[in-house]
Amino acid sequence: MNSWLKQSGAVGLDSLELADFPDTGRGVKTLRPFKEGEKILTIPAGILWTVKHAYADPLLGPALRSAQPPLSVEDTLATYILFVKSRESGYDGQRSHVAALPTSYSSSILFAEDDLEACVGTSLYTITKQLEQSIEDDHRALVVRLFVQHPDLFPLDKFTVEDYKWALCTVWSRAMDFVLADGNSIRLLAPFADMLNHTSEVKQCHVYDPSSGNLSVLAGKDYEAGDQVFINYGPVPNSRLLRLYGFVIPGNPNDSYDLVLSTHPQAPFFEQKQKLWVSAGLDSTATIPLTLTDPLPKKVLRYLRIQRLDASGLAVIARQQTDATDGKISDSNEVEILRFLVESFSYLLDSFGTPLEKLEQQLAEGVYSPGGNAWAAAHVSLGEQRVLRLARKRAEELLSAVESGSGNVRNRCANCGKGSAQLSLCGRCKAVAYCGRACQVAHYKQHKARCQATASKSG
Ligand SMILES: C[S@@+](CC[C@H](N)C(=O)[O-])C[C@H]1O[C@@H](n2cnc3c(N)ncnc32)[C@H](O)[C@@H]1O
Repeated sequence: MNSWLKQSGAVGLDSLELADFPDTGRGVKTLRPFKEGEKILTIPAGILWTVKHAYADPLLGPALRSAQPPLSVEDTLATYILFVKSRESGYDGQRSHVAALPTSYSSSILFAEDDLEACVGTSLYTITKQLEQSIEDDHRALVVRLFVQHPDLFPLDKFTVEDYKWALCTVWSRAMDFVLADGNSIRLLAPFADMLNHTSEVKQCHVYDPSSGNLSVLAGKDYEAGDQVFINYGPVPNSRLLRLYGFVIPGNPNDSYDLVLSTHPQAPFFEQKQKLWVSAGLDSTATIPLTLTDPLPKKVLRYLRIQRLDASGLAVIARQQTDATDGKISDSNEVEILRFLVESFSYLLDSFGTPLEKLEQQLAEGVYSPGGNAWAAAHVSLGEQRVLRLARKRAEELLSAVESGSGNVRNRCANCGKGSAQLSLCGRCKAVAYCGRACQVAHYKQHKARCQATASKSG
């Protein structure tokens, strides 16, 4: 591969070599010192794997153009790589790159069910299951739309669903994405630069020059000869790292939980609410990342404040400015959304296969073999549970602040909101009251998790 790279105009290879490192596996070692900011490597435009190059290929291009609708960027790159891999002659340089790629990956989509079990309840588990299905479907569609149409270019025994998964994992774990000044983006694979491992100790130091089309890597810090050179893949949570790159960072500060909020279009006042969501930078279905540093983002509260508005609330909002939902709309609306959040977070936490403390204990006791698939999946579960615990704590704090500021909630029915002299407290947690048995029964499903948590806290 190196002689092809040099002949094609790559710069910097004489100071670098591939080497194995204990924590990251194969990576790039520098043979001389570099100062932070110095250019280490340039891979010229002509040998990058891009959609444009796939379409410019004299054999592959016409076939790609015949596929309607056109392939996605990901499928184009995956097909391009498999196409080159399948060639028995020609494409020597590119084939030398493909030959240097890993033969197998450890993305969660390739996990055995037993390994994936360690992250039941996480977004990774759900997305991995969905992906397993959609990859099969996408592959079937590619066979029909493209592969069987050009059997001379795409021999089916080299374009199996297993080959397709391998090619997707190659793209996910090695492609670089850049947003250009015109707002468009480019996804590319750069031979040799794709051997650089990730660390959060450097800032982003891989650069795409739109005028030359070259990809360069700068030193993200000072290096001594013999050091591993790193780039930064971005502030990626473990769930994404494991799905796309097949590794995790224990105690990853970027861990997050993607909270999905949605409302049925037939819900009351949907159209009016839709307008309010849009003016708040949201939509009727919103996926909002909860993070360790911001476990309960304002957007979550804004979404729910709007979702729970009744006719009178909507009338009030209509008279106010557009950012009216940025703060509390009314005590009852705020209490309702915060209770919903506390209960929802408890419900989500209950759906994790192994609770946080037990998982921490299992990891400390070495139940999962370190570095293995189940171990990595367990770390994803830890991260998401930590975020959800923080989010629930924040919602509980906000709830008690509103409740203490708005009078005793035990003076109002937790289900219908009516104040009445004849309320009876929930016999178990004694934290909420009901105007009658019907309201208590109706509210039970929503109240159950909080009831258990409150009752166990008060002993
Ligand atoms: C762009 S490639 C880097 C080269 C790769 N190590 C190889 O041998 O081909 C990305 C892959 O490297 C590995 N990797 C990168 N950074 C890592 C890290 N900090 N810890 C563990 N593995 C890492 C993961 O397998 C990831 O999917």
